[in-house]
Amino acid sequence: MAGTGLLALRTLPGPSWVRGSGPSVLNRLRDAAVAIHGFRETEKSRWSEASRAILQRVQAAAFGPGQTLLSSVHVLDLEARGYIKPHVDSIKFCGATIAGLSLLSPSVMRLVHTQEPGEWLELLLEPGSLYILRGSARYDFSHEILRDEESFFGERRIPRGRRISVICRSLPEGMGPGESGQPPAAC
Ligand SMILES: O=C(O)CCC(=O)C(=O)O
Ligand SMILES: [Fe+2]
Repeated sequence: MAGTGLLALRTLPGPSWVRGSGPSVLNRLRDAAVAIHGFRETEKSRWSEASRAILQRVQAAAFGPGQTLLSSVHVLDLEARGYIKPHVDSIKFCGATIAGLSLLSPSVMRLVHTQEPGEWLELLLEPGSLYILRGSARYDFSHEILRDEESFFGERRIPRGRRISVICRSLPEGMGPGESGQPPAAC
């Protein structure tokens, strides 16, 4: 995403941040009660024009023309000591594609096959990079962001600082955009 003017990714006033350690109120996006440590997060649907241009590039790169996106974009701010434990995003609330733009600190995302734990891979998420989870990576592998003490990419130490991710998700098949904002009563 070089040359996209990422510094322009500024948000307009909107919903307030949810801050915490442990399960998040945005956990409807993830299966199980996923522990995230040292974070704040929010969902945003209003962006500046410059930010919208960046998000449109992300969406053009990651999503097919037939895919509808969740109406809000998820912004997750992990402090230097923050981390995300392994999980698979909820199939009830999130469709076939998850695309995340990483900002500020580099980090390592580990994917582990949910049935074959010996099958795993790690992604080095450089600031300004975009990862796309779809197909088997989306459904058959858990993903996590390693804590600073475990943050290695192969032999290479990747010291963790504050990291912000901007995550776009498609809607589950058959769910209309109007239904995307509210979790069903069961959740
Ligand atoms: O920060 C990221 O890039 C991933 C966040 C994540 O896995 C989630 O919110 O479910
Ligand atoms: Fe996730």
